[in-house]
Amino acid sequence: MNITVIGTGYVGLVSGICYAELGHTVVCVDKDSSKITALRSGLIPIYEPGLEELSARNTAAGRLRFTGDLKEAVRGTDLVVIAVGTPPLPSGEADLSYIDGAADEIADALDGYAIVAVKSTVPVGTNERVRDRIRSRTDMPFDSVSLPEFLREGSAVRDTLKPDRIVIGSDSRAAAEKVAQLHKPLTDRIMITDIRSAEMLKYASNAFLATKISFINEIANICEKVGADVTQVAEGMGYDRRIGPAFLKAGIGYGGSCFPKDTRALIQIAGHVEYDFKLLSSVVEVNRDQRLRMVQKLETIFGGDLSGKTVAVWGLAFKPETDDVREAPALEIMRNLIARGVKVKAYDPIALPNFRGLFGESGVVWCDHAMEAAAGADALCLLTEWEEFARADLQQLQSTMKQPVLIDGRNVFKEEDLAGTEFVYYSIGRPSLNQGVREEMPVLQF
Ligand SMILES: NC(=O)c1ccc[n+]([C@@H]2O[C@H](COP(=O)([O-])OP(=O)(O)OC[C@H]3O[C@@H](n4cnc5c(N)ncnc54)[C@H](O)[C@@H]3O)[C@@H](O)[C@H]2O)c1
Ligand SMILES: O=c1ccn([C@@H]2O[C@H](COP(=O)(O)OP(=O)(O)O[C@H]3O[C@H](CO)[C@@H](O)[C@H](O)[C@H]3O)[C@@H](O)[C@H]2O)c(=O)[nH]1
Repeated sequence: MNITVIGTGYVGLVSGICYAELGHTVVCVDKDSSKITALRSGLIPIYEPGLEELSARNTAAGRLRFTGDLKEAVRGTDLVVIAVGTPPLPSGEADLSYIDGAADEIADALDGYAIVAVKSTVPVGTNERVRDRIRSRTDMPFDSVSLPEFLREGSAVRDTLKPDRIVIGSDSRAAAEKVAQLHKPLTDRIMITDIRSAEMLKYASNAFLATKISFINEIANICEKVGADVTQVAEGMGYDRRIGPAFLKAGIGYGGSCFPKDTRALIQIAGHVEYDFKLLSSVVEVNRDQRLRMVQKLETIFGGDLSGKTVAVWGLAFKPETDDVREAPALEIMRNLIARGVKVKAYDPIALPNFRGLFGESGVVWCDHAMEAAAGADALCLLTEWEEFARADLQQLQSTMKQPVLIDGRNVFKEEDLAGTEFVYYSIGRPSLNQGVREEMPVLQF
């Protein structure tokens, strides 16, 4: 099949390269010329394990190329995949201007029948809007397909080559079948739905996963007050097959380019049909508060006043194995610390340049090594569970810090790791591990 992918962000790049890996001829298009220049010289603009090798192999085999010329890329193609961004507007609604722009350009470029599939996460009704837009500009025949994407950053290649399911929403059985054939080598679990259900299913999946996270974070907050351990609670819950163990890791809340944006967009989608999605509004609120609990923990330790303190931050990416910092919890936590007069020293193994670009200078000391950030600090906040941090020498860490205060926002360390250290240690929902500042467990009233 000849495939044209519009947009070389995470979704466009990973799916384009993976379609080439399946033996198809793929052209990836982006209007950001710096990305195309980088891609043409073999550089992958995102940090995604395994992607560079895959891209190099398929480019060398002549199955994959990159261009800024959408018209040329669409000419003679069988399938056009739209994978442009749908970032949030200030209202929380998805900004569809990139989708509209791509639809118009595709319409003007079509020179024969093609299937137009939308992989971007879009509100219900958007595929119909794309279809109408294209139809209003061209007489060329085409079919519309909603093809929601479920990959996770950091494991995007694996998720794409071994997906849990493929969802295809279309009102053309023939087009749906062609797209199903394309994905057959990846999985047997291919579901064909109507267009609106496919669009809704994507938001519902992200909203449900975000709900699991906010749920376990609230359980963690209660665990801290009643003297229970959330990791044991989550493990025991996860053995129940109806619940499952995934997405029950308590921490500082979810971030990234999808959950924060898509939960807010779904609340707006519901609002447009006069439905108040109360549960999801609470999920969003809990997530916002969860980030700030890091700052509150520091305030508890330092008696309320943080001004003049030096706090080291380990981990800036919204999760490990990515350099993506969109909606990373570290952004809000660091802004709060700085507003309280804290001097912040920050380190991340991969995401620091991106984070620095987004955060601005703001008096942060950016560090090249984890121990350099910790040197002389009154406290250390661990915000991303990079493997490097789990392997850190806590004795060395203690000796390099001014005060051994460790707030573990991702529950990376275990009791045995802390043995023999003098850390004032707080994590999330594990009060029995708290060291240094002993809090009396409340007498429980019945
Ligand atoms: N990032 C993820 O992990 C992920 C996973 C599943 C779904 N999604 C969804 O997929 C969509 C894309 O997300 P992303 O993170 O890959 O996006 P991104 O913002 O990282 O990249 C989008 C790219 O599209 C390009 N673009 C925009 N308009 C264009 C046009 N008319 N022609 C050519 N290029 C154009 C931009 O220059 C940019 O490089 C979003 O709707 C997102 O919600 C993202
Ligand atoms: O138990 C958990 C699991 C995740 N997280 C946090 O949740 C966020 C999102 O994590 P993850 O889902 O692994 O990353 P994404 O790459 O954002 O992927 C999500 O968003 C994508 C974009 O829509 C979807 O395609 C994926 O299916 C969906 O998992 C991160 O901040 C994680 O730290 C937790 O706090 N606890």
